Amino acid sequence: MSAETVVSFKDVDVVFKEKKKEAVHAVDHVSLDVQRGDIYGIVGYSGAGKSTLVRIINLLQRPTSGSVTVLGDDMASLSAGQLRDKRRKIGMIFQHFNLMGSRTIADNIGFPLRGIKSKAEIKAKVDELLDLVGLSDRADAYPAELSGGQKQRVGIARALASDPELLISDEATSALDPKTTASILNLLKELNEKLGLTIVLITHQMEAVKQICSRVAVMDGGAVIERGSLLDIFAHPQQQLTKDFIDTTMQLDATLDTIAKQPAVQHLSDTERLIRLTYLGDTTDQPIIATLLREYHVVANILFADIQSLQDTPFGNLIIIVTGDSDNIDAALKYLSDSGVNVQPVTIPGGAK
Ligand SMILES: Nc1ncnc2c1ncn2[C@@H]1O[C@H](COP(=O)(O)OP(=O)(O)OP(=O)(O)O)[C@@H](O)[C@H]1O
Repeated sequence: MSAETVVSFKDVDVVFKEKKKEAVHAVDHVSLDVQRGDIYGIVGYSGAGKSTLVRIINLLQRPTSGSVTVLGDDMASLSAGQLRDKRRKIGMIFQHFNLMGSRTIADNIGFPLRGIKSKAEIKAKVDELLDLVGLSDRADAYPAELSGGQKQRVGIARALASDPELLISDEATSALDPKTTASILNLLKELNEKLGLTIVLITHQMEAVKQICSRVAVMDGGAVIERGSLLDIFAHPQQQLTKDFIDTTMQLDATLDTIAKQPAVQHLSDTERLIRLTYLGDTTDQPIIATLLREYHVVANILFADIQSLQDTPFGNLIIIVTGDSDNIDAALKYLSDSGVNVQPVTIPGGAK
């Protein structure tokens, strides 16, 4: 483990066994390292084991087997007092904010510091945190008076009260609308850059991962089935589930439905193929479509085009109909592949090949 590793799971297993019920293998032999400064996305559908996995970090959940090391210490080896101190280094934010309704925003934020710091110190820290999350004018309001996005800002400020080195975000944007989600994710990114805060972000929304994460792990059935840098995962997804998650970020299902209705797609001839192209980075600058015509004598008709930005790198998606002789199409698609473009035939359910 390098000095910069903040969290290290080693072959962690969690099995829930309740009387008369079948055992649930909630976390299945997970080994995973989070480095300082990472925003590490853990994505998976409901029940994949994400919450159980992150609860192991602060030992709210003890692993059945395996170990977790946080900021240099094996969590299982800590005394009760050491565990309490360690937990102060780990902030947490949740989907439903978990604020105390009968206390003001300032009191909610300062709550973790009660009994540890003086009143004056707590006030100074709370003011600093309110400023950091953009809520300086709401110190005396109550949670019920705030919007969902504002409540989550309070949750973030409270999580930062004890100057944690790691922030765990458990579906923190899942109850928010897309615009508010984007503003909360921007805030997390800002805190990551400004404070050097390491973040583990668990979510079922690949869109959230796409916006701010540097690394991604995909979980299914308790296991991590794929992992890598954000760019690697988007450029070369291996597992079908990962591909499905990526497709959600461009509403591909809806796009394919629309495309399927087009007469040109419903009646593809033998000289036409429906193809999806994805590419990352510099490939965008190459005159690919023009080269197809000039060098391979095939025509590309673009039905759908989408370019997104992943960590300032363009990520392009095209759906095209390629028309030409079969051999020429094969050669053209090989040229695309060799140029770093990911080429996949598109199947329209009940429709064209
Ligand atoms: N305390 C528990 N006792 C028994 N089974 C549990 C317990 N906690 C979680 N599970 C089971 O473990 C599996 C993983 O749950 P977990 O909450 O970690 O998944 P998740 O990916 O976080 O999903 P969600 O977003 O819905 O919480 C599920 O089958 C769940 O029912």
